[in-house]
Amino acid sequence: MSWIVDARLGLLVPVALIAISLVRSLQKKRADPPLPPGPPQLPVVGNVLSIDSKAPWNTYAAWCADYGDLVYARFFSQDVVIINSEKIAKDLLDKRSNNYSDRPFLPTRIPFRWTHNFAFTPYGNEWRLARRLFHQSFRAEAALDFRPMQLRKARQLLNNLTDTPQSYQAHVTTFAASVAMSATYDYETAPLDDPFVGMVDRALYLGLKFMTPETTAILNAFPFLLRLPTWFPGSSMKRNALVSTQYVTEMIESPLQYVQESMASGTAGPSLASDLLKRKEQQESDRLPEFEQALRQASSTAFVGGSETTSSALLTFILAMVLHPHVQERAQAEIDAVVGKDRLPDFDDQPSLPYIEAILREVNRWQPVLPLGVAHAATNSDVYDGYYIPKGAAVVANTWEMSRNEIIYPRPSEFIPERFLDAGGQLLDANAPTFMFGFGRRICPGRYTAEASIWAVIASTLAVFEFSKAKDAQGNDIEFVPTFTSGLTRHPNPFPCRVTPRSGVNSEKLARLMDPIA
Ligand code: HEM
Repeated sequence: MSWIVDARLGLLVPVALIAISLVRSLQKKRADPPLPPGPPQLPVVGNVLSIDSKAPWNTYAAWCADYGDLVYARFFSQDVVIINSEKIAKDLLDKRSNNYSDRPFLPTRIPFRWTHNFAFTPYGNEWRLARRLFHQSFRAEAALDFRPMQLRKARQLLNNLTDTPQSYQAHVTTFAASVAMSATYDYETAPLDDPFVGMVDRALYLGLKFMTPETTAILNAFPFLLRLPTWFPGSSMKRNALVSTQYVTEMIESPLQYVQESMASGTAGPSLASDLLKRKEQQESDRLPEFEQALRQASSTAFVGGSETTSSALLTFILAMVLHPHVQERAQAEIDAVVGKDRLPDFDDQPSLPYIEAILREVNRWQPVLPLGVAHAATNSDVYDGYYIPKGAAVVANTWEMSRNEIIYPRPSEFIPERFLDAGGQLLDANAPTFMFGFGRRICPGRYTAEASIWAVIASTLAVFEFSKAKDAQGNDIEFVPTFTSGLTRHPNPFPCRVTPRSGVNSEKLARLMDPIA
């Protein structure tokens, strides 16, 4: 809690703890139907203290082993139901989606101006309109229009990797940001220090820091922390909220202004924002305010939702190639056999490259980018399999545990694309993972664009580069144990990696290969 309260505020907390404890002790335990089984709770804090804050999915996995696929926990006053199996996730979040499409209350959403992001908007008409506007550009058929741009960006990535291979992480981040900015605003990002990307980074950094489940649980329990005036000693919360509001406003308005200016000068290409700005002109005046709000939500969520997630998956791909040279060799042999060496793969080749597809699936499964998805919430109380799910409970689909299902994915911690292929090397449909994109009415609406981006990078980079372990001064491989970031999204921390041209590929050849599209 030290990042929220200083020593003086610490005096207020025990008072609040005692008050909550009294209220809790007056509340009756449910007997029939019972809550799902779960770990024993401490007074007031519930299970918060037993969570591994760096990797909560590990705590949930341990609870799953002890209590089963549906677990009940409590973080302060927040009921939490953790779903550890895909079947239960589908039963509740897909089949009963009218009851499980809300989001848990986020105390920082309004003060930090995270109302712009419809991923956190409560279920209702406001969310529905923003999602509908978003969907029109990112649904499966519409997302096909992004593909030439995605290939072009993947080829820019090849150039960047050729010039400064050691900056592979920055290049991958630039690729993901650049696809998102192009699809949303038809804006070409600068390879380094792009002003709009900087605005998003600033807003995201501050916002996500205060949107973690732990902070949320504390603020839900002690909402007064958000109301303390800025002059109150130790109150950083309100000041951070003001700065966040300023950053978020800048992040939303500046790119929209860019699109408006491009439209006025006749230089705007197709994009989500230009399409919505045109449609705004046709709205009745009484609907204009809600359309304006949805337009801002749809466009800013596209960038925020699309860049960090995609770059995380791509870093996992590079890590997998460095650690598994035999997978890389098999993929390159497939590309050489199907595409040849005189051109780069494009989306027409996709159906003929099952091993590349299997790598894409395994990247998504092996290290899920959102190990706990984004929590849903129960609109009303419900009963499932004899267990009571309280109204307002946060419902967490434990994607991590689903990715570790040994029956569907034997040896789950290993990277084995072959698990998705039959004996003849053709793709199996039965075990294709989809859980990493979430469930029900909230399922990731950017998934078609995300998968196309990841495919474009896998196929393009493997056609011309080799990823391998970096060498030390003596020319020996630098061995390492991969580590990962933690938070809402997760990706590998920087690791020593060498990106070298495949034999027969030099800069002239690369320039020739890229010519038709560049
Ligand atoms: C590897 C890439 C990606 C992964 C793993 C991923 C995963 C997810 C997950 C797990 C959710 C929450 C679903 C739920 O609540 O059940 C989500 C929501 C969302 N994603 Fe993605 N995503 C990815 C890429 C993208 C991209 C590229 C975009 C935009 C173009 C995007 C836009 C969104 C939006 C707008 C939501 C909020 C949906 C809502 O609340 O209605 N995502 N994503």
